[in-house]
Amino acid sequence: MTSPIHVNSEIGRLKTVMLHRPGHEIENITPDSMDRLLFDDIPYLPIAQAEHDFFAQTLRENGTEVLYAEDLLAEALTAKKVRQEFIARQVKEAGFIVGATHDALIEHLESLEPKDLVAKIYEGVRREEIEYQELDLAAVSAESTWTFLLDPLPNAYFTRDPQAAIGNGMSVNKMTYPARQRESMITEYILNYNTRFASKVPIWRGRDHVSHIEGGDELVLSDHVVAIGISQRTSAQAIVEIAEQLFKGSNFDTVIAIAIPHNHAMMHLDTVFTMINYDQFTIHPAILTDDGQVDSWVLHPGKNGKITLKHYTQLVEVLKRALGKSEIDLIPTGNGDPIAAAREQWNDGSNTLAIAPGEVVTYDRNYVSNDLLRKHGIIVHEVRSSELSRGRGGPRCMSCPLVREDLE
Ligand SMILES: NC(=O)NCCC[C@H](N)C(=O)O
Repeated sequence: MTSPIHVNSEIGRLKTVMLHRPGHEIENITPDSMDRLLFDDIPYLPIAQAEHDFFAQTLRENGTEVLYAEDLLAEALTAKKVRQEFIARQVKEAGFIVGATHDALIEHLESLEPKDLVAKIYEGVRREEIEYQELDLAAVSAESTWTFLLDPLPNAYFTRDPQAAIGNGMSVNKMTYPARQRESMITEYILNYNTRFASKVPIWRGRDHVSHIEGGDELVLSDHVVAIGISQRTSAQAIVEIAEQLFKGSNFDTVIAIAIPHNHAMMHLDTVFTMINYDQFTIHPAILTDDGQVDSWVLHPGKNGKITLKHYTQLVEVLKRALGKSEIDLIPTGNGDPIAAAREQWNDGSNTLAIAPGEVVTYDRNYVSNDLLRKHGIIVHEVRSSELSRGRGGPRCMSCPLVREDLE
């Protein structure tokens, strides 16, 4: 069976991508909840949607088929039995296992048609929306002042993170923070029940794990090399687990684990480092020491299913060897100026989405980094970014490539 997933690089011409158009979940962020929901501000929804539509249109105009996760999920949930199972699991992962609130939530969600159900899963369910048949102590004594029983999923427009296409398979991710964990269940149902994907996609690692990993840390550098960030969101243990599966079941024979600072501004590898051409990368200078060093470990398959491991500190040398290049051009965010670099990295100036070798989509606000990319010969398509950037993710974070053309 041919897989509908085909991603053997970060830069091959982008043929199919999965997005999520931000919806009312964005309006369900409040000052009290934004920290927990991983936002630094509350985007203005109509503008965020217009910016997102512009992003999608930019991709279409450059030959990319745009699929929306919400449509794929609604289609996957056509059968009542699948819908019921999905609802039960969403409610359970939101913390309701038995009792009056559990029953009332299930009843409410089961009354919705697939499209409305999907919108509700993203936007969350408020306490006052559900009707109790009978009350129990947990329901009447609920101390919580928090309005939502089922939290909104405002980070869902960052479709990069809940999963990652690698080769012809997927990493379906156990995400780090509760605010995002239910997102990868959406991926699981799309892959299991949407006819475009069902039974056709190998899963390198599913979400039923203790250790966590997110797609922003997973970069497919070539048809046999993956780079993965050891970050706030991805643990070394998860990297070893996925490396074992890739080495066993695919052509990938090299995993480069790169250690980055564990903080909100640099939460994933792709917020500080992206591949944009055969031998060109963006990089936030703050992840390197003054002499260009960063801790990285190269993993290869060893004997008897074991993994071999070697430590390096010169990233350029590691990349040259893994990609068979004599030179690597690392293009610094904000042209290396400490103020411009910090400002533009905060607004995802390093987070470029390659749509072909040497051709990227970036946020318009990062003009210092964009000018520098052009000086290095890169074609840059700028997209609007005043509201989308408030969620701390850029064009790479907002896109999950499903098919890329192979490189020559
Ligand atoms: N790959 C990425 O860096 N994605 C950005 C995710 C931003 C979101 N607010 C989060 O904290 O998960």
